[in-house]
Amino acid sequence: MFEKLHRRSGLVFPILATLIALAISGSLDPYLAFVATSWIIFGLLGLSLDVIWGRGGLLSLAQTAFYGLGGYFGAVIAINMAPSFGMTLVWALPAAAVFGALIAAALGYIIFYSRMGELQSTILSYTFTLLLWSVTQTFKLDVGEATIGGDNGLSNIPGIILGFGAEAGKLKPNGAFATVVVVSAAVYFFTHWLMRSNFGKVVDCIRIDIEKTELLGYDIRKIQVLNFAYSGAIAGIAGALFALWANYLNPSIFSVQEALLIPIYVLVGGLGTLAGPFLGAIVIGALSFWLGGGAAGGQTTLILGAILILLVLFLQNGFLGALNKLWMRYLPDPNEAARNAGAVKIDTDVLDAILAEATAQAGPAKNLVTDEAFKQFGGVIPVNKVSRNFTPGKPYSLIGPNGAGKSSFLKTCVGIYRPEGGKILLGDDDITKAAIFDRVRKGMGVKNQKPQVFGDNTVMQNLWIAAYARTKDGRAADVVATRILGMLGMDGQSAVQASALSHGQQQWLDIGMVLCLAPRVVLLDEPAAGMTNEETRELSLLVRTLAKHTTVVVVEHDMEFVRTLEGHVTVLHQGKLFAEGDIETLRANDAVLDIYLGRGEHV
Ligand SMILES: Nc1ncnc2c1ncn2[C@@H]1O[C@H](COP(=O)(O)OP(=O)(O)OP(=O)(O)O)[C@@H](O)[C@H]1O
Repeated sequence: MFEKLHRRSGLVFPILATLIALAISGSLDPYLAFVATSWIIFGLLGLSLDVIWGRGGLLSLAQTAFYGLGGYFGAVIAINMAPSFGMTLVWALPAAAVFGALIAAALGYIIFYSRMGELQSTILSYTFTLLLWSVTQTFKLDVGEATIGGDNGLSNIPGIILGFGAEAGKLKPNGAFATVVVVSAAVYFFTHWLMRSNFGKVVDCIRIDIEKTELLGYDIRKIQVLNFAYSGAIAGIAGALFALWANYLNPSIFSVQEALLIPIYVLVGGLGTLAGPFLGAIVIGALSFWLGGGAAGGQTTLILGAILILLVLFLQNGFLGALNKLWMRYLPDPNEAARNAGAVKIDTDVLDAILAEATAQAGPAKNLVTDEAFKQFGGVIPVNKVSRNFTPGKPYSLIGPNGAGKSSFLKTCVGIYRPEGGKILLGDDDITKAAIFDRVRKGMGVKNQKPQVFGDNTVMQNLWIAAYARTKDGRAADVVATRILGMLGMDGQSAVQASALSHGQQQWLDIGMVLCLAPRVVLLDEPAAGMTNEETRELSLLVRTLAKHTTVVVVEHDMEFVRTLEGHVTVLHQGKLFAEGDIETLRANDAVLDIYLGRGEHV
C-alpha cells in the first residue's frame, strides 16, 4: 500500500492539490486569488524548465524567452480574436504553445546538433534571452488591433474569456484562478504521462549517460530537440496565461531577474520531480506576499534571499526530494538482492536460442572491415592506418601494452572517434561518416572499457531500454529483456538499481544490454575486468558462443582469458598492427615481449 502510494505519488498528490485549489477558489479573497494565480503560472514556467533541466539535463536560461515570446504571440492573437470571437484562452494558448515550441526547437537544434558542452549551452540560452530583452526594447509593430510598442510594451490584452462572441466578458480573479489551475493541472498531468512514456524513459537515459544512450541506437539529438521543443511549448502556454492575467506585457519579461528566478523555483521544489516547481513557486510567492505585507519590515528581498539560500543548502533536492528521501527509508530496500547475488552463470542453451533468434530477426552476421583507418590526437596517433577484415566464426582478440591504441581502434570503429583517414565498412555499408546511432542500427554492438549502465535505473529497466531501442515495441522489449536476464541468471536482481551492482555484475549487465540489440558485429573492450575467475570462464563461453553467430572483437589484457577464447589474436603497438598468430606463438615472440617489457628497438 505504502509502496503503491509512493509509485503513484506524482499523480495522487497533484490530483489532491488540484481538487483542494478548485474547492477553495470560490472563497478566496479576490486579491489573494489574483496574486496566487501568478504563483501557479510561475510554477508552470518552472515545470517547463524541469522538463529540460531536471529530466533532459540542460540548464536552460531561455525558458523566460519562450515564455515572453509565447506571451506576446498569444496576446496578439487574443487581442485580435476577442472582439469578435471571445474565448481568448482557446486562441491564445495553442498559438503560444506552437510558437514557444518552434523557437525552442530552433535554439535546441543549434545547441544539440553542434554538440555544445553543458556550460556553453546554458550561456547560449542566456544570451538568447538577453538578446530578446535588448531587441524588444525598440521593437515596434502593429498587428491588427495589437500594438507592440518597444519598451512601452503591449497593452489592452483582454483577460481570460471563456465565453464565445463579442459580448463574452472576462473572468473575475477567482474564476481566473480556477481556470489557470485547471490548465496548469492538465499540462502537468500530460507532462507526467509523457515523462513516464517510452519517450520520457529515453530522455532520462540521455541525462544519465548520453554516450551509452546513443550506443543503444537512439537518435539522441532528435530526442533532445523534441524534449526542448516540448519545454518551449509549456513555457509558451505559461506566457500566454501571464499575458491574459496581467493584461500587459513589456520587455522586462526577458530580464535577468526573471530568467534566474525560474531555476530557484525548481531547486526549492525539487529538480526533476515535475510537481516541485509548482511547490517552489507557491512557497516563494506566498513568502514574499506575506513578508511584503509588512512582516519583513521593508526587508523582504534580504529575508527571502536568506531563506532561499538555507532551503537550497539544507534540502539538497528541494522539498519533494527531501520528502522522497524520508519516505524511501520506510520502503523495503530493492538493492538488498545485489548483496546476496551469486556469480553469474550462463545458460548456454538459452544463449544459443537467443542468438539464433537474433540472426533470424536481424539477418546474418556482418564483416567489419577497416581500410587504412587513421585517427590522430595532436602528435599522438592511436590508430595508424589499420587495415583488417573481421569475420564471424572465431573471436578476435586485440592485445598490446597500455596506450597501444586498442580502445581507440574500437572507438573509431563505432564512431565515438571520427577517423581522419581511411574507411570503415560494416557488411556492405560504408559507415566511415555515419553517426554512432546509425552504426548501431546497422548492427554494431559495443561495450566500452568502463561498464556503462544507467545507475538510477533497475537491472530490468536497463535491459528493457536496450531491447526497446531495437524492437520499438514495449511488449517485445519486455520479452527480449526477460530472456536475457534469465540467460544471465540475474532474475533475482531484476529490481536492483544498476548502481548497486558490483563492477563485475555491471560488466554482465552491459554485455546483456549489447545482446538485447541483436548485433551483427560485437566489440567488447576489456569485458573480463572486475570479474572473478569463475565469471571469466563463463564470459569466455559466452564470447565463443557469440562468435559462432556474429563477428566478435575483444580487447583484453587478461592473457589467460584470451587463450581460452581460442580465436585470432592481434597485437597492436603504437596504433599499428604489430603481430598476429595464436597466443602461444605470440608469447614466445621476442618482438612482442620487447614491446610489453618496454625494451629493444620496437619501443
Ligand atoms: N580522446 C583522446 N584525446 C587525446 N589522446 C587520446 C584520446 N584517447 C586516446 N588517446 C591517446 O591515444 C593513445 C592510445 O590510447 P588507448 O586508450 O586507445 O590505448 P589502449 O591500448 O586502449 O590502452 P589501455 O590498455 O591502457 O586501455 C594514448 O596515448 C592515449 O593517451
